[in-house]
Amino acid sequence: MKYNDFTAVEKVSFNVQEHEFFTLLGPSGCGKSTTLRAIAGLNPVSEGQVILNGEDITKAPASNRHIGMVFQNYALFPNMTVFDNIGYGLKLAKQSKPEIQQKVHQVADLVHLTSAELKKGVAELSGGQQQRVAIARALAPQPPLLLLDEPLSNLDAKLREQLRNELKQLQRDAGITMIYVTHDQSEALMMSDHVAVFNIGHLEQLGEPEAIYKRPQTEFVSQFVGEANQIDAVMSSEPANGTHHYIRPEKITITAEPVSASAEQLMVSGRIAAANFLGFYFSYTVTTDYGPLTVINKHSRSEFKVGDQVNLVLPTKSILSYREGALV
Ligand SMILES: Nc1ncnc2c1ncn2[C@@H]1O[C@H](COP(=O)(O)OP(=O)(O)OP(=O)(O)O)[C@@H](O)[C@H]1O
Repeated sequence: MKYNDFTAVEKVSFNVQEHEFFTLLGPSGCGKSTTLRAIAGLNPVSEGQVILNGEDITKAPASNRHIGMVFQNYALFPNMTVFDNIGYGLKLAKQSKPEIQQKVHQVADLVHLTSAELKKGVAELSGGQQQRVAIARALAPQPPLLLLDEPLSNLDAKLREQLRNELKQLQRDAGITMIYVTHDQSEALMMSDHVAVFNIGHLEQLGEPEAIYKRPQTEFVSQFVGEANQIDAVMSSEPANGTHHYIRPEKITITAEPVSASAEQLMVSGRIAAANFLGFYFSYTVTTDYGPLTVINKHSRSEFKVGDQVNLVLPTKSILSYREGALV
């Protein structure tokens, strides 16, 4: 997919199953929105096809695709009531008044909007309520597919979490097929059946959230999804030969006791440089001879304070190694 001469997305291919929650995840500018807009028919596809339920819709105008879309900025009609916003597509499709009444109330229920809220102007609603209206409006015509482009990113953290759960619940209960765009890896891992990780216009890895996190197939994915300590220096005193090694912070054990490492372990000693309380776990930054390492410890009380001498145990089976970017 191109913008003039610039190729924004190249050789990307994926299948989305009916009733699944499918996420396009990647950093800003990697081509997620371009791909989503191509599915919706809002961007042309220079090469390749878009197939919906076995039908090639690559050349079909957006209005004929019957695909629902929810944007980051909601794109609601500010001068209309909530009811009229939600019923807009139904009215355009010339559905009868009783039919519109029934469908608007049905989707309003799904997204937890009350009858009182349906009578309000959209400007009178909070950000979270407006986003519910945008989702209800997209759902009202019962599209076979709903596309969502960073729909929660304008909301505060608490509301975002609440709406994440509601959206996931809605998708499961109503069996809606959703393609969701986000740059937030925890959102992607939590909500999705499958995740497609994008990087600069191409697909790095496609898989179930657990596989993406536990077995990142590329160096990019290992760093973009979750945290990873680069431990090249721990692994070898030789100059790097293009192979890079990583370990997740939660795989490292931290102790003040002396440790004798087994053949399946590496031992590194260091000093606590920072101890951050993160709600239900602690994240420590440990200064070592090989550079700083981040360690996560799931204790609710800090066992260590800044300056403490500690020993770190790294199980070798948890080390992820990449040569020229690919898992070895
Ligand atoms: N209308 C446009 N004209 C020209 N280039 C564009 C246009 N829209 C996007 N691009 C370029 O295409 C590439 C992919 O953009 P896209 O919006 O798809 O990325 P994204 O992954 O959705 O990013 P973000 O999370 O920031 O929205 C970027 O390099 C961007 O600069």
